[in-house]
Amino acid sequence: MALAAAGRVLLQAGSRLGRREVVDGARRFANKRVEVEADEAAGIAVMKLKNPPVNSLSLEFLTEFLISLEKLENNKNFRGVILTSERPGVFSAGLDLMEMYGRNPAHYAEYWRAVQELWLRLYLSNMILVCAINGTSPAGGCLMALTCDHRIMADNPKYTIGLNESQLGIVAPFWFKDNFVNTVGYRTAEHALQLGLLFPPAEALKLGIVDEVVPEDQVHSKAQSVMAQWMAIPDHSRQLTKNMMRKAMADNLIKQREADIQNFVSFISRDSIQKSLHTYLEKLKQKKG
Ligand SMILES: CCCCCCCCCC/C=C/CC(=O)SCCNC(=O)CCNC(=O)[C@H](O)C(C)(C)COP(=O)(O)OP(=O)(O)OC[C@H]1O[C@@H](n2cnc3c(N)ncnc32)[C@H](O)[C@@H]1OP(=O)(O)O
Repeated sequence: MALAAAGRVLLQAGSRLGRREVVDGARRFANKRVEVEADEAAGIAVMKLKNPPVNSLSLEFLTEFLISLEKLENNKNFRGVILTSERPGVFSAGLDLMEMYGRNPAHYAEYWRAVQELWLRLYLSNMILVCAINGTSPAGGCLMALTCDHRIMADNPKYTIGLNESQLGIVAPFWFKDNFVNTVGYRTAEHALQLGLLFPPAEALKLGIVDEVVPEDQVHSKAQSVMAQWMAIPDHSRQLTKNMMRKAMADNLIKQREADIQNFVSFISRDSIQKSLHTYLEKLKQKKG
């Protein structure tokens, strides 16, 4: 119920944005920040993140992404989604720092609800989610990948993935942490989260953050072949199994969703946290100069 209500709010927000859908022969639809190549006959869609320059998860991006995902969820012909970046090199730079810096509490609350919604929708999706990680994927970008059923990363040592929040002076919330612990195990998570480590593909593979590392030009073909394997499993048994594995963790967030929003708002509003974000943003700018 809570999920459905939040979804409606996002859909309303989406229509307020007034984006015109572009339909190309019923096989492709796009809003400004997400491109969907939908092969209805095959039951597979490729969702490309397209929020330049670095696919940060801004409120507008989250809204558009959730609307696109809901369209696919509502069409029973779609059984699988491949998530990838339209801009190879960066899968996603994670949460948009500008949504968490210098805004007011109401904005922080609205933003955090949308971040929660993204995680819940992806984590509990009945569809098969395969992540084709064709670039760097820190923090919220890594979290998106962690919600998927299978992760394939491009073998480029320049790319990294992980939860680096502590390096920014912020803390990965409990549900980021739980998702990570369930993927890599407690000790690895404890170590990596405290240090805010980002891992190149080979290390990410060793730790189980990703399931496969393949040459960069094969990420998409690999994602398609993995998808074909998963599609061969009957939906009902796969979905019931997925739900059995994931429901408890998602319920844990659902039951304390409002408290989690309040925690986020009071944490992110602190002067000391705003100062840390300011310093980090300055560092990102200086890197350029
Ligand atoms: C106990 C209490 C518990 C309370 C719970 C509270 C919990 C709070 C937790 C909040 C969780 C946050 C999770 C996150 O996702 S935080 C975001 C983490 N992301 C990063 O650290 C990535 C930062 N970016 C980079 O490292 C690089 O940009 C890149 C992704 C490696 C790409 O490098 P590239 O050289 O291609 O590009 P630039 O660095 O030049 O960036 C281009 C412009 O984009 C801006 N940028 C980059 N990342 C972000 C971002 N995440 N949000 C907003 N904007 C971003 C960058 O500043 C450049 O802008 P400019 O052109 O205007 O200078």
